[in-house]
Formats: sequence, structure tokens, C-alpha cells
Amino acid sequence: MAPPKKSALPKPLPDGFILTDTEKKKWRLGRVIGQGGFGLIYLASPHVDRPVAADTDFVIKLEYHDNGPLFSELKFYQRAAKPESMRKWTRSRKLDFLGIPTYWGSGLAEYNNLRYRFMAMDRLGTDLQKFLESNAGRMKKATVLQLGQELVDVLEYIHENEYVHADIKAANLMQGHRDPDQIYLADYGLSYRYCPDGHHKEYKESPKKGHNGTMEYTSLDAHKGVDPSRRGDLQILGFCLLHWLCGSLPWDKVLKYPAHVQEAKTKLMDNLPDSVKQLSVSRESSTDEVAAFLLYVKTLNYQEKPNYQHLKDLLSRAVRGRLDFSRPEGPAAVSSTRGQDPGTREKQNVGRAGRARGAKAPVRDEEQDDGMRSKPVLAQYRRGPPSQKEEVLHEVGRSLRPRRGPVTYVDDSDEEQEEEEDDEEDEARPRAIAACYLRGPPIGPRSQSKQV
Ligand SMILES: Nc1ncnc2c1ncn2[C@@H]1O[C@H](COP(=O)(O)OP(=O)(O)OP(=O)(O)O)[C@@H](O)[C@H]1O
Repeated sequence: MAPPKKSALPKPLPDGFILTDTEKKKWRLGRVIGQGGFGLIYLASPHVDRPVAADTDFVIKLEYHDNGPLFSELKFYQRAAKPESMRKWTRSRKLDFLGIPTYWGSGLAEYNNLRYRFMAMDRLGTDLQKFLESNAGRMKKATVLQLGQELVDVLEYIHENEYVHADIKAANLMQGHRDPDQIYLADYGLSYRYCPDGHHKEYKESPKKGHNGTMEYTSLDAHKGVDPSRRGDLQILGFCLLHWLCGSLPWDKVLKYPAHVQEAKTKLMDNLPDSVKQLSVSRESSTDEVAAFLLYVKTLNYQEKPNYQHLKDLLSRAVRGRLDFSRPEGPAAVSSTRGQDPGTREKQNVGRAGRARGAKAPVRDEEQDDGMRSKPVLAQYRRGPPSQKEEVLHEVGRSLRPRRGPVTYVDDSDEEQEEEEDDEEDEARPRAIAACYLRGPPIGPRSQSKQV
């Protein structure tokens, strides 16, 4: 009998299903509490003899075994986020907390002729995009600066462990399940090993890979198709901080035109610090610190190690204490983000060519653009099988938000090296990308001079 036809989102496994990880540890599945473009998030428990408690501290992320992002995420956790190594780092740096979720195990499973990959990890709480959506896209300045400092700590740790995240944004920042003051950087599905075994990738512009990442925040390097690096992560973070402070970004209205976004970001970076300072919506929410942050990031060479302490110093200004996600004072920014459904926002994330390639973000005639960010994504641009996704959404309730759609995946350039390490995973390796999914050349002018 032919195996059932697959779509990107896995056919759910039944409640109570028992999974065995590579360490022979068993995990019991509870209910589904989230879904992404490729996978489902289940409550889970290592106590397999009883139903999973509603307040369990664990979740399992489940995807079809050859889908891809989970494979990539797993590699990140296995190489870079070992609990012992994080503990050591936290102690040596005298940090109270490091916002990277703990990985508890992973494995493969089979059910009804379908093969799955799973990963057990810390359960997390609400993502920060939800706060932004109820606060006109803004956060209080003290909160923004504090988040910025905490994220610099997280980035320093992952950068020192040969990885960059490459997709920092509020939707990937989640509160702790037990402690809402602990903020975790989640979703390492697009993380990239920029410095395998201490050898930094070379600077190389590649039009075929241009404009990858989440369009609002992706770095200028990514716009040019350059592999992600440390300075790119910091530039993405700078754009996020600016967005959270102001509620909007200068390129909000042209997000469907990657070349225009690139142009607007180049202009902003070329005219620092004034270009950022003038975006302040009020004195209380002045953007001076973010201007200084981005100005420093601009000085970094592609392979240069940032001075993380200096970056934190630039953001420090009475920013200790509890995080306050209430609505900031002052005028609401004129933001085209407001009112836009999160699904539409997420469709602007086009993934990384060569790793998570897929349908390109929709590009339409310019004449048609009259603030199109608030318009729904056209049906033909929606990735994945809407019917199945909608079914699952109904089952699991309103907390679920569709994010990126399915893309065919190819592993990063570490393939040969990984082969040695992953003998037992060989069979599970994601398939090579089909030619029909390769992204075409970027649209629009490429007028920038090289910046290495
Ligand atoms: N560790 C976790 N604990 C609790 N909920 C989680 C956890 N990780 C993810 N979620 C929830 O599940 C949803 C899907 O997460 P997931 O990381 O699979 O997908 P995504 O990042 O939204 O999209 P994609 O899979 O396309 O990258 C998230 O929106 C979040 O609400």
C-alpha cells in the first residue's frame, strides 16, 4: 500500500502516544498547544504511565522527518546549547539567566507509515508579538533596552558557539512558562553555523540568495545574499529595538518590495545617527541608544567579533527590574503593522535560500500598492495545505498562529562534516531541494557598493 500523501504540517499523533528518544528516554504526548509552518507543538511528559499534566514543563516539537527546520534546530541545540555548557557560561559571566530554552532529547518515530522527527524542550509561555499587537506595536523604552541587553547576552553565547540566530523578532521571543520575567530566544530553525570549527565563512554576495529572513528586520548582508554573521544578528536586533520603540519602521509600506526595503535600510544606516534619532515618537521614547547601537554595528567588519559589553553599555539606562509589557505612554506611532493579521506578517518571512527555501514572498505591481501590508496574502501565495492547517487550528484553539509556510529544505554547507557526526541520523537527513523551489534572482536595483 502506498504511504499516505504528505503535506508540510504533520498528521497529528494521537494524545497519549509514547515516543522514545535516542537516549532511550520515553516521552508521552499530551495535547497540541501550537503549530508552525512545519510542525506541531505538544505538551509532553517523561512520566509515561499517566496523562500529561496541564502544567507540565516540557513540550515536544514534531515534524515530518525530512522536512528540515527541526533538523537544523536540533543541530543547533545539540552542538551549541548543551545544558552544561550554558550553565558554565552563565556562571563564568555572572549572569542571572541566559534566555535559551533547554533541549531534553530528540528522536525519530513512525506511525501509520509516516516518519516523524521530534525534539523535547522546555515549555515556554507567551511570545512578545502578542504584547506588541495589543500595544500599538510598541513597548516601553525601559523594557526595550532591557530586552536588548538580555538579547546581546544570548547572542554572545550563541556566537561564541559558532552559530548565529538570523531571525530575531518578537514572535521568536517567549516568556518562561513559570517566570514571565525570563525571556527566551526561541526558534533556531534558521540558525546558521557561521564559523564551523573556528573557520568563519567568507564574505560573498549571492543574488540568488538575496533578501532572505524576515523582511522587516533582515540584515543588509542578508539582502545581498551574504551568509549570516554576527554583525547581521546585531543589525537585526537593532531594527527590532527600533520597531518596538517606535511602533513602525521606515520601510513598513514597501515590505513586498525587497529591493525597496534594502534601499530604505541602506539609507537609514548611511545617515546614522540622525536617521534613527529623528524616528523618536516622544522624548520618553527617544531612540538615541538604538542610534548609537546601530552606529557601532555599522563599524563591524563581516568577520569581526563584536564588543558585546560595549553594546550592552550603549543600551544601559536604568534598565533593571521586572519587564513591563504594558502600553507605553505617548502618541501611538503611525504603523502599518497595526491591524495587520499575524499570519500576513509571517508570510513576509521568506526563509533562507539554500536552507529553507520555498515560495517567494509575494511581489506585485507597484501601482497596486496602497499600504498593502494590511491586506491579506493572496490565496495563491499561501504556502502549505490550508485545509489541513485550518483543521488543526480549530482543534487547538485561538492561541495558534500560522507562521511561515512549508518550504523544501536543504541542509547547510556543513553537510560533509555532519556526515561523520550523524551516522545514526543519516537516513533521516532532509532531502535535497527540488529545483522548482529554488528562489529566483532578487527584484529591483542592486546599487550598493560592497561593504565587507
Ligand atoms: N517551547 C515552547 N513552549 C510552548 N509553546 C511553544 C514552544 N515553542 C513554540 N511554541 C508555540 O508553538 C507555535 C509554533 O512554534 P514553532 O517553533 O513550531 O513554529 P514557528 O516558529 O511559529 O514557525 P516555523 O515552524 O515555520 O518556524 C509558536 O507560535 C508558539 O506559540
